[in-house]
Amino acid sequence: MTKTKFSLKKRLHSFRYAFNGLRIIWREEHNFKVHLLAMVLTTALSLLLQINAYEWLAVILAIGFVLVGELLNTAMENLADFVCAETDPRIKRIKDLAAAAVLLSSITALIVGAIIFVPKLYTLFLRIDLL
Ligand SMILES: Nc1ncnc2c1ncn2[C@@H]1O[C@H](COP(=O)(O)OP(=O)(O)OP(=O)(O)O)[C@@H](O)[C@H]1O
Repeated sequence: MTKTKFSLKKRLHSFRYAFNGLRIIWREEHNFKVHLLAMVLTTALSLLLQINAYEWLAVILAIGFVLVGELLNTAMENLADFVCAETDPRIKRIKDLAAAAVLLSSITALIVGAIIFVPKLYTLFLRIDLL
């Protein structure tokens, strides 16, 4: 690997490219918007139920995990479409594997959410005599 001099300008450009990636996924991926909505609702519920610092850590990591999964899946789909515009079973495998990654990250986030929120919601509903 060739060594290049550190350049603050280049580092700042990297940020610009990364924000461009966020702009692309926001504009083009409906799934990303659904996940962002889930993130807003989860944050609102977390504030409402006053979860503790460790629970916040778990919630933030779970949300980040899903959003990063969605971004990598989209990058993979774009790359697959660029490499092969035709229908091909190998592209199907790649896209299905990437989609499985998003599914697993979402299931993980759901389990984290259930562990944190279900007991608190149960207690809350008991207190206001709904159960
Ligand atoms: N070029 C291809 N060759 C074979 N199968 C494909 C190809 N493109 C897509 N598929 C199959 O169709 C499925 C859906 O593909 P698509 O690119 O529409 O992904 P998607 O997950 O529905 O998109 P999005 O994430 O944008 O909602 C893939 O998971 C794959 O099984």
